[in-house]
Amino acid sequence: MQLTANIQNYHFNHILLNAAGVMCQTTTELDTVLTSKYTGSVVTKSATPAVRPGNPSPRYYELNHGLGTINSMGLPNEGFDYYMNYVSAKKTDKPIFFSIAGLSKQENIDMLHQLQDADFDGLIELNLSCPNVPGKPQTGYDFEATEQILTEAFAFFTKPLGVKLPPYFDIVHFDDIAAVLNKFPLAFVNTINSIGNGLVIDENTDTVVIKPKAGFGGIGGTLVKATALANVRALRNRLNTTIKIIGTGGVTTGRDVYDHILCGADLVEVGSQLAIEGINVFERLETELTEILTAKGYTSLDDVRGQLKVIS
Ligand SMILES: O=C(O)c1[nH]c(=O)[nH]c(=O)c1I
Repeated sequence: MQLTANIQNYHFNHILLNAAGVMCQTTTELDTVLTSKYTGSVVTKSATPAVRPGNPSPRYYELNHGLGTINSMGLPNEGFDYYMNYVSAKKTDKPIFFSIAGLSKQENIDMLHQLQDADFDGLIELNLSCPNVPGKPQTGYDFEATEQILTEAFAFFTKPLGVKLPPYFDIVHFDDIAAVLNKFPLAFVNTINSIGNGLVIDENTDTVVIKPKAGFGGIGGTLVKATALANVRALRNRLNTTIKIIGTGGVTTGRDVYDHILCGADLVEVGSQLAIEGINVFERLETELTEILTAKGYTSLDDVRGQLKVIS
């Protein structure tokens, strides 16, 4: 079974990897994902220039019955240099994604300059969608700000750059963000990030389940699958074919991976279910995906990618 994908001249022998933020904050976690037989890559926790402790706990919660997760981590990370050291020293034949999430346009531009000048040979994911830094908007919902930062970035940045987007919920917004992104030589678009600012209640105490922002946090897992598939499909149908798609959101079974591929995803990321189930989730998902492909008589993901049918 051919379960491979390409982004520019980076080849992936498996299409699964972690979603930024999950099992990727420390070198130990990064190595666990990177060395798995069932992943094609790893993405770092989104980095800021300085080390950040993030929001006060409790800041993460798993809903009952595997429905998903809510988090307001608040961008905790070991700092840009830590991840630069990791990717620079790493000996691997798998491509690596370096995620950045500066707290200002200038912080992002500064980190991109450092990445441009470094001997890091991998892909860079500009996170435009963190919903959990108090007072900071999700840049991806500001089309002018998104165009501005990409204009400034592509004035000097020549390495493979992609963006991590928040979910959109209006057809006009799919049109608007795609019109902005199609102006730039992006290597990929990763959609979706968590659905921002959801609210989960503990029924035993009538209390919110996370402390930051009075309980408001990003929603992930099964609950977001329909929105994730819609964003993958809508952007695949609108973006230049040179811009590849990483599908993220709602993946808990091999069928969910298959559905992301049907909608046009080239790679598929696992966040909440990786946090819930652990590293073995990748073997289970690949096994389940292979069973589905075999049952349908396919020998390659290329037979499936983007082939979602509509009712004519
Ligand atoms: O709270 C976080 O650290 C976080 N949480 C998310 O759900 N998405 C993000 O992009 C980030 I940067």
